Amino acid sequence: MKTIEVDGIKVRIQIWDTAGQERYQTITKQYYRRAQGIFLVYDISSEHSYQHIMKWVSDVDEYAPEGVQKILIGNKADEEQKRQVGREQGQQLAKEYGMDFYETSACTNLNIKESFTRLTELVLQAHRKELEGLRTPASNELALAELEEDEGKPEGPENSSKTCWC
Ligand SMILES: Nc1nc2c(ncn2[C@@H]2O[C@H](COP(=O)(O)OP(=O)(O)OP(=O)(O)O)[C@@H](O)[C@H]2O)c(=O)[nH]1
Repeated sequence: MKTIEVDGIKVRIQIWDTAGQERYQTITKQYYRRAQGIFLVYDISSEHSYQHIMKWVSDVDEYAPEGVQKILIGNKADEEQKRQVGREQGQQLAKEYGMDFYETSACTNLNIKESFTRLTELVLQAHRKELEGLRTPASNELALAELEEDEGKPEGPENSSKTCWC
């Protein structure tokens, strides 16, 4: 659990670091089901890990809920001398999948806060849209307040006329 502030709102996020190895795949897939945001992480010093991203994306598409937010991460950006994956390759792949992209380093803290903040922002945005879609014009809250006020009151012209909120 971690609390971060996005647009002045304090958001408590639960973070799961799933195992990368093939033998843990069955367990890993269980985590996808309730995820709202996912980082797909490769290691910039490993071309193999970059190639593996396509497999992760197809797993996420298959097992994660629709509308899950994804960000591509090229980690170990501090390992410049061992770099096997160019920054442009990361950007290109992210573009293909319609994801944001960051190169990060857990060692130097590069873009760690930024990428978590961005993913949280995307999740919040996605859920705001959902909530707005459920809300009727002129606000459900007003309608509910009026129903409560009316409880116990006799039916009369002043009460029965309150059906229009425009
Ligand atoms: N130089 C450098 N090393 C890193 C960075 N992030 C992780 N490491 C090192 O990479 C190794 C693997 O890190 P983990 O956090 O275990 O990686 P993981 O992807 O969770 O591993 P699995 O769950 O086993 O797939 C460790 O030795 C870390 O110290 C980074 O940003 N830079």
